[in-house]
Amino acid sequence: MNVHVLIIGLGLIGGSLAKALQRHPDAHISGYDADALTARKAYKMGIIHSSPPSVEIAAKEADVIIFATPVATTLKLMEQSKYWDLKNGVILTDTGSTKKTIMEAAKNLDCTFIGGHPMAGSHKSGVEAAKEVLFENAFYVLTPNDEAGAEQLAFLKELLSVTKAKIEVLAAADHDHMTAIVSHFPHLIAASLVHQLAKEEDYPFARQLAAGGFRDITRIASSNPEMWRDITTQNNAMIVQQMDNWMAEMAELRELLVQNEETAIQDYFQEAKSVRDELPIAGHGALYSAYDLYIDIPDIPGILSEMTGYLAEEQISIVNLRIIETREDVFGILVISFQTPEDREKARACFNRRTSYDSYIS
Ligand SMILES: NC(=O)C1=CN([C@@H]2O[C@H](COP(=O)(O)OP(=O)(O)OC[C@H]3O[C@@H](n4cnc5c(N)ncnc54)[C@H](O)[C@@H]3O)[C@@H](O)[C@H]2O)C=CC1
Ligand SMILES: O=C(O)C(=O)Cc1ccc(O)cc1
Repeated sequence: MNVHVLIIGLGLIGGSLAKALQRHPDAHISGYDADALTARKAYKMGIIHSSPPSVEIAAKEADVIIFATPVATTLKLMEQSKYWDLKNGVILTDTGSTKKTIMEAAKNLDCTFIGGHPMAGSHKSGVEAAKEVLFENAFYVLTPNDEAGAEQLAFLKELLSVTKAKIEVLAAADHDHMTAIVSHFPHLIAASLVHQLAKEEDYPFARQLAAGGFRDITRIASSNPEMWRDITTQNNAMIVQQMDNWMAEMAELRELLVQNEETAIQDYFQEAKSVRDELPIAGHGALYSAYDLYIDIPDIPGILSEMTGYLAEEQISIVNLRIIETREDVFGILVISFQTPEDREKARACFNRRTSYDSYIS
C-alpha cells in the first residue's frame, strides 16, 4: 500500500512514531510542528520525508493524520480540522493519554477518527528523545468511533504494526478508568511526594539522602507539566475518584500506624508485596510487557559495549536497554529487556558464565 501519513507534533511520541514508521516500505511520512525548529530538526534527522509549511497544506495530501500533541492542543486541532481540505476516506488518529474527551469531540467531525494511545513513553519530551523502539512490546490502545469501519481499523492496525506494539481495542471510558489507576493518579503521587520533600526546608540534606525508592517513585514527576496539566484536566473525574480511593486507603493505613501493631503492619506490606509480585509487569502486563533482566554493573567506561558484545556474540536479541539512575560513586543497575523469557534466561546464563556481575529478575 502507498500511504501518506502526516504526524502533527514531532516530540517524544510523534518523533518516535515517525522513526518507527520509517520501517514501512510504502509510507511517506510528512511532519508538522508548531515549533518550526522542531520540524526542521525532524527533517534533518531523516525521520520525516517532508515538512510542509502549514498544517492545512500538510493535511490535504494525507491518508492518515496522527495528532501527537498535548491533549488540549489536540482538541483545538480537531476543531480546526473541520476547515481543512481533507481527502475522502482519511483516517484521523491521535496518541493522547486520555480518550473520552477526545472521542466526544470526534463525534463533531465528519470523518473517521480512531483514538490511539501508545502506552509507552518516558519523563523526557521533545524530538531529541524520540526512539524507534519506544513502543516495542508495549500496548497500543485504539478507540474507534462509530464511523470507523472494520476495514479502516484493520488499515490503521496494519500501519501501526511497524511499531511492534501490541494493539488492543478498548472503549474510551474503560481506557480512561484504567489509565487513571495505573498512570494518571500515580503521576499525582509522584508530584506530591516531591512537593512534600521540597517543603522540608529545615532539612536540605534530605534531598541528597533521597535513595533509590524515592527516585524510582518520583521519576515521572520530571515529565512535561503542560502535558500532565492537560491529562489531569481531561480525565479529571476519574482521577478525583482515584484520589478518594487513595484517601480512604491512607485513612486505613493511618489507623494501622496509630495502633502500631507489628503483625498487622507486616501483613499490610506482605499483602502489597504479594499483589505487586504477581503483577504481569515483566510478562503480559496491562501496560508494559518486556522481559527485564537487572544486572549490577560497575560504573566503568566501555561496560555497555562489553555487556552488549557478549549478547551479540551469543546472538541474543534485546528490545531495550537502560541504566537506572544511581549515585555516581556506587554500582549502577543495567536493565536489559528481552522479547521472550527464554531470551532473558539465555542472557542471564551468558552473563553468569562470562562476568562476575550479579544479575536478577525484579
Ligand atoms: N510522554 C509520554 O511518555 C507519552 C505521551 N503521550 C501523549 O502523546 C502526546 C504527545 O506527547 P509528547 O510527545 O510526550 O510531548 P512533547 O512535548 O514531547 O511533544 C509535543 C510536540 O507537539 C508540538 N506542538 C504543540 N502544539 C502544537 C500545535 N498546535 N501544532 C503542532 N505541533 C504542536 C510541540 O512543539 C512538541 O514538539 C500527548 O498527548 C501525550 O499525552 C502518550 C504516551 C506516552
Ligand atoms: O515514563 C513513564 O514511566 C510513563 O509512564 C510514561 C507515560 C506517560 C504518559 C502515558 O500516557 C503513557 C506513558
